[in-house]
Amino acid sequence: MKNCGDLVDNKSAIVGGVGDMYSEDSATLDQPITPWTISVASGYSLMRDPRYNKGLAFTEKERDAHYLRGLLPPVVLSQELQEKKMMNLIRQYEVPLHRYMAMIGLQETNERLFYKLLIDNVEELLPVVYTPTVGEACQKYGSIFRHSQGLYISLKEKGKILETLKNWPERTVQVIVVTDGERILGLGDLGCQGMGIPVGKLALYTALGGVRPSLCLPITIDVGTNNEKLLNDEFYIGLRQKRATGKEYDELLQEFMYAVKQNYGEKVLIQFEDFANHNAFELLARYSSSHLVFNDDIQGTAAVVLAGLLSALRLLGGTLADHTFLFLGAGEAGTGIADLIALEISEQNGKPIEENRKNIWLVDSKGLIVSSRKESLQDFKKPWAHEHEPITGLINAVKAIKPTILIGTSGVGKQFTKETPLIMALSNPTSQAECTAEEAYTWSEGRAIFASGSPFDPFEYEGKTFVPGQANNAYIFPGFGLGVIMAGSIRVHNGMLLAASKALASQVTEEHYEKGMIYPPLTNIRKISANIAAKVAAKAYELGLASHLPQPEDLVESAEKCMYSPVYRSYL
Ligand SMILES: NC(=O)C1=CN([C@@H]2O[C@H](COP(=O)(O)OP(=O)(O)OC[C@H]3O[C@@H](n4cnc5c(N)ncnc54)[C@H](OP(=O)(O)O)[C@@H]3O)[C@@H](O)[C@H]2O)C=CC1
Ligand SMILES: CC(=O)C(=O)O
Ligand SMILES: [Mg+2]
Repeated sequence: MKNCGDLVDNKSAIVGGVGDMYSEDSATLDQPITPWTISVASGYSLMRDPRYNKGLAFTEKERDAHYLRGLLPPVVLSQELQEKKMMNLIRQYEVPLHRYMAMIGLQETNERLFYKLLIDNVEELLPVVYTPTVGEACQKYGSIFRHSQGLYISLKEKGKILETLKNWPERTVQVIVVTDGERILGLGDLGCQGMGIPVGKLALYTALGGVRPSLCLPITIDVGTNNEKLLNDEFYIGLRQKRATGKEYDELLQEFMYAVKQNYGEKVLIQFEDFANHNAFELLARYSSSHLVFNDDIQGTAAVVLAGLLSALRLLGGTLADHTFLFLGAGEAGTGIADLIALEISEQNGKPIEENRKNIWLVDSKGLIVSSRKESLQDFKKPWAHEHEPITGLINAVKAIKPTILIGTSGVGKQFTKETPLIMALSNPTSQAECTAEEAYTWSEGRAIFASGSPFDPFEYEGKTFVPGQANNAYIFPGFGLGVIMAGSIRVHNGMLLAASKALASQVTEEHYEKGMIYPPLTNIRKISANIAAKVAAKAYELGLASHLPQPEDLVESAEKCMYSPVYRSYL
């Protein structure tokens, strides 16, 4: 294959491709020439450039060669010592938001050190840069705002979106994560302050999936907010107006989608994130035949939950078709997961998907979704309107449906009060989880398998320690995206989602099962992502969607070679 590798140690020479003047980066698959069109900073500006800054790790020779002498104190530290020092510092902050701010501060000053910390301490730092803390950060984004990250496209940019995209310093972009801030985790409409989500998701693309930071672009579309608290907040960073809807919204989104394609080409992956469901399903449907689009909340979540189910079945026995599913919440996550489960059952038993939907039930804020409600239901709920008398309330639905698998996707905390063999409380952040790990294990007297969207600590019940799984799309989208990029896939297909699910499930071992885990530990996430990427890419080749030909022989090896390494490069 063409070289898409990053160098893993700072002594290596460039492996093919086109290198930059610091021998730092070689060209990636989609990057046949170096994107550097501007001169490279030296001296003071080099130290102020987060992508190249090494702080006290600049060597004596580098200090001489790049006019840094005197600009740094005499000591030269290794990257490992810098990492140790930063981790010590971060651990001293007791308030999670302070840890978040320290991490963002590091990302803004020394990008490689930021990623080294995140990769080496993934279990500890994921809850800081991602859920749950990123939720609080978005709520307070205006107050803690220091340096701008990502690109803001507001109604003010209407008619000028292409020009706005050109202001972004990178000419080559492979992944865009975009939100309009209307459904940020389970915290609702946070308007422009939703930017924390694309920034956090893309940090995971790099740390967990190895997509290099320069190829990642976080975008927030600001069409206003209906959040009165934010509209009245003097530190709010967005447009101070109610949300634009209908034609005005659609036109802005259309201009955005076409400008992205024009500026970055056909193969930029556009990941929709935390849009409200009244826009999310439509955007995905509208652009999936013209753009490479992926909705993480609908599709990524579906793949991670299906993986958890496939892996749990090895513990519970039986097949998916033997189970009765009940979802609390029938939005993007709920119906997205339900759809993928039904699709997988159809692949397994060959029956039509409509038939296999019958064992899958969903409850929304008005009660069980049943056929008598069909007329008034949003389109994405209609396939789930089964014959049944109307039922309100989760408890009544549980009594009537008797689920063996209960999945919370309501965005509302503290909802589950019933024992079930497999419980997934997916809503984020932690405050919105439908139940806690302690509740799940205590109610079921240690029998339930439990997984949640945001992390819970291991819980000891009657002498046995249970490790809750983190059913979060973070397991899927970084590897999935890497697979799409590696193959140069031009579209996302459900078959690729199923492949990602199975790749994740296959990495759960007996040792994990003994601890009640249905997901592999996040400590191995880069290996997991490489395996997911390989299966996703293989599926893209099989489906004829891949454009990077010929297909590499060993896709896992290719994925690993593609991955960004945060180790400092030598600038000599
Ligand atoms: N773990 C993970 O990886 C992921 C977790 N999530 C989390 O899942 C949650 C939901 O996200 P998403 O599906 O996109 O949101 P949506 O807004 O699309 O869906 C929420 C659903 O919950 C229903 N609901 C709200 N309140 C209640 C209630 N009191 N009782 C019953 N149902 C209720 C809504 O009902 P109605 O339709 O009647 O309004 C709606 O069907 C969020 O907290 C999000 O953070 C999302 C994606 C990934
Ligand atoms: C995890 C995620 O994507 C969400 O909660 O929206
Ligand atoms: Mg999301």
